Amino acid sequence: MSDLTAFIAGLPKAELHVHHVGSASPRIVAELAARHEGSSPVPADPELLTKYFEFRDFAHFIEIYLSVVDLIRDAEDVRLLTYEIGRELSRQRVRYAELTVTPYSSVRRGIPAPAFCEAIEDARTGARRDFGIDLAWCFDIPGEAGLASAEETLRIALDERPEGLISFGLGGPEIGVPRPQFKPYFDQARAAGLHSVPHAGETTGPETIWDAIRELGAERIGHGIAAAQDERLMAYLAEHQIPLEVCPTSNLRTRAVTDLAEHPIGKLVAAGVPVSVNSDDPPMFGTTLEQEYAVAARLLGLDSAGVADLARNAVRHSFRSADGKARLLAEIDSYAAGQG
Ligand SMILES: O=c1[nH]cnc2c1ncn2[C@@H]1O[C@H](CO)[C@@H](O)[C@H]1O
Repeated sequence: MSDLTAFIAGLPKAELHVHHVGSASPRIVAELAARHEGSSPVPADPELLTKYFEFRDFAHFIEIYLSVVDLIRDAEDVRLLTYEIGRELSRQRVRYAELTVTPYSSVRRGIPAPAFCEAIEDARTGARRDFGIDLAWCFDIPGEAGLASAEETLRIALDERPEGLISFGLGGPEIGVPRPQFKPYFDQARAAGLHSVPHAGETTGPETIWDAIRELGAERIGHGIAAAQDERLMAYLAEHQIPLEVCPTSNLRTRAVTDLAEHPIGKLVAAGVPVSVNSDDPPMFGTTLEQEYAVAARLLGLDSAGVADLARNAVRHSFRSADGKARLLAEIDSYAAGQG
């Protein structure tokens, strides 16, 4: 292990962009597949699963993603998945994670919304107790499912209002799914006190990010790497301190970028755009948050002090309470000082 790898492994971290089902590790998938044996195309064997997670393009990724979603069939699956994600994140010294959860997919599959929310809340409590990690929820609209899914996601968010819910998002494909149509749902979610965190500029250009800001009131942008194509937008993000949740390996694996060396994170940082580094769907992309920090360190030429700053960015950009932020920042400071 290099010094920097060891430093990253021990560094207390916050994760701001990680999808719920997309975090199902081979171990969790095998457990879920075993619970519903013989009725899913998702292989339980880790080697076959690695092959299954090779994506031709973004559309293929979404197709595979939804086949894993289909493994989540009852409230106990939801609880197990969520609790185990807490365990695996805490092993990487993640202290706080905002998990993007798509209740619409599970409710449509027959899990009642109250049971779904109870299951994630039960896992949140258990993960805090057993692993010392704080989880929070971003409920996202699966864009490909259209306005009906927006309506339903909003209804679940407002009617159930689980304690860990802090933000409202929009995921899935961007091509053919214009952001402005979701404005009324974001307006209502924001009026109810939820933060606005749509995906934008992952698979389409800067205009989608402008739409997310102007129409959806985005306070942070999921991915947002297309901002690098627009100087005015980068200046705007810097001036208004609208952070991007950057997930480098995800962009490579869905073929949003052809080569990590061409990833725009360096250009964004140089323009003063606030960024954090995140893992998106780590097992599906063959990565971990620790590896994403290592990739970012390489692309940005960071030493351990620079990596600690990246971890501080994630805390500062998070929607955690001021108290919780201060505690985690202090933990990072004391870790960095002890290693220095
Ligand atoms: O990188 C990503 N971009 C967009 N959506 C994603 C990504 N990873 C997982 N999802 C998930 O895809 C589902 C279908 O819309 C949603 O559940 C969304 O959260």
